[in-house]
Amino acid sequence: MSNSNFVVKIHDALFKSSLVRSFKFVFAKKIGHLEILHGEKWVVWGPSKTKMLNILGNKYLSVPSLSRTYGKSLNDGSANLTIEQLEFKGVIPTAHLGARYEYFKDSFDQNCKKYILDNAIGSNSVAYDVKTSNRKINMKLYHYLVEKLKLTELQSRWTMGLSNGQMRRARMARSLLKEPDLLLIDDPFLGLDPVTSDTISNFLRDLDSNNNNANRFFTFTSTVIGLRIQDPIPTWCTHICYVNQDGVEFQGPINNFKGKIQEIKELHNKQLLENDRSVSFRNGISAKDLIKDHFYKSSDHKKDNSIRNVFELKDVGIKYKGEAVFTGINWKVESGSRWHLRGANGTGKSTLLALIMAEHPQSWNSKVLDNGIPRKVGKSNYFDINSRIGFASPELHAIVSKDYGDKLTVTELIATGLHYGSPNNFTNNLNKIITIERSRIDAFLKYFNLFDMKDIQFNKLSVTNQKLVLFIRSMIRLPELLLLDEAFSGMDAGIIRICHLFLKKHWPGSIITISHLQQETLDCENYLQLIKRGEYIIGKNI
Ligand SMILES: Nc1ncnc2c1ncn2[C@@H]1O[C@H](COP(=O)(O)OP(=O)(O)OP(=O)(O)O)[C@@H](O)[C@H]1O
Repeated sequence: MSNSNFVVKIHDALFKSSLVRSFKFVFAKKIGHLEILHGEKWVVWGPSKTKMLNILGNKYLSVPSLSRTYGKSLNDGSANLTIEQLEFKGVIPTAHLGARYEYFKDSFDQNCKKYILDNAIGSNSVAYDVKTSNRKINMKLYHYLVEKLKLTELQSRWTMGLSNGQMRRARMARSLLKEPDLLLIDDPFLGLDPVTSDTISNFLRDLDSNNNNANRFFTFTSTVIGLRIQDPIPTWCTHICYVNQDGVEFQGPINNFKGKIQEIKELHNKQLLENDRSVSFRNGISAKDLIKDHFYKSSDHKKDNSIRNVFELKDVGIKYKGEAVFTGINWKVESGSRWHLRGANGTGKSTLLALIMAEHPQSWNSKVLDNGIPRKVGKSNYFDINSRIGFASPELHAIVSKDYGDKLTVTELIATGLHYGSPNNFTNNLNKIITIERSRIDAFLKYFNLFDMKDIQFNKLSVTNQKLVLFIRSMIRLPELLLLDEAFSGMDAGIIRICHLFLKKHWPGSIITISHLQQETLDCENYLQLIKRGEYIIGKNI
């Protein structure tokens, strides 16, 4: 049965990224029949959700060619249906990690309003528009989006300076301003604090309500979100499409599948618990062997019984143009301690990590002590500070995907983590590393089930595996301090569990982790919660 009110229709279709014969189909199994109608709200759920969103978003070729068709736009009834597809794999890629915090902006930077309007042509490095495109912009809609997505106060901010959560909201506004007929968002709640997550969920729920209103000033129709098995499915989703490695397993009105959804969740939780048993020994590799050369395991360190602070902050603050992000922070991180750095989007968590890594211009300050030694220009240097630190974050992920992910294989990328003192250095050094380091890389790859993919280019991996590679890269020097900024967001639950158990049971070093979702948060004894400006709490998790 078919409906003329459809946005996209798929019938007996296979998909490919190229028509070249040797290219495999995206899913081995044909998609029988799937139809998304205007106004419906779908969740694409399961391990292959991203591939399915790409199919809906016209990123793959359909075989036969007419097995996927798009309907008419509700905007003007024309055949030019507009699709906007958003994925939050990373933030805006910058030239290097510290670029966000620099006073002299990257040449591509622009303010948040200009970014959302997205109609300037030419250079973004000047404050005025060289030329604007003739795309008609619905300013009433602009104001609606800015208010609903809580961007009002951020309009004049430089885009590059926006926090992850702020940037995600800005990207959503930019897409919606184009009044798409089909909005596809992969992991819409990734990296959002609980309050912002609710705001976005309610916003997506209400996207259509405006259409029933006599004063309607925009037309959006269908929304499709991609979620992992562990994510709660919003109650406003009207339809579900469950996709596993082979393809679509079931799809249709969500109420028809309540039992199946529950069954899949229960099986998934059972499989997670099975991982717990294998954490000490996986694929022939013992977890203890992976970290045996860590400094904290050495006799030198064991002899020195005095507990050292990996770093300490004494009354530290960061300000932009006189406006404080945070002030008066006093914080000691002892060797081997684990910290969850908490706080709503924009409270300064990433900025605090940038300060520890000396990426922030305001971090050259004797109120910051590394291993008890006050940091001073001329006395401390960036490379020595970072030689003790391992780091993974969405910014780093964005830089790698854009500039190195097509050039470096998994092994090569992990090896770049062995460069002395710079998380930013991605020069291929595989030929220069010593045998013991090479064996360590192989052992990590085996332990984390990536050995078969060791020679594949980074960008060819799934998001989960890309994150896993960056996580291994952060540990490969066996650093004293691991900074894991949303390092597990977007990963499948099974892999997160293995990483967490490894850290919890075996990693000897200090850890500071940032994450908003409970299932992505490593169990830590301590937390530092940023509230706003001068307010923060340090406490113990019971
Ligand atoms: N160059 C800058 N100028 C002005 N404000 C800035 C600049 N860089 C960052 N900010 C602001 O500093 C605040 C802290 O940003 P930060 O990225 O540290 O937040 P966060 O707590 O990590 O947020 P999220 O949870 O969204 O990742 C934000 O409000 C951000 O907009």
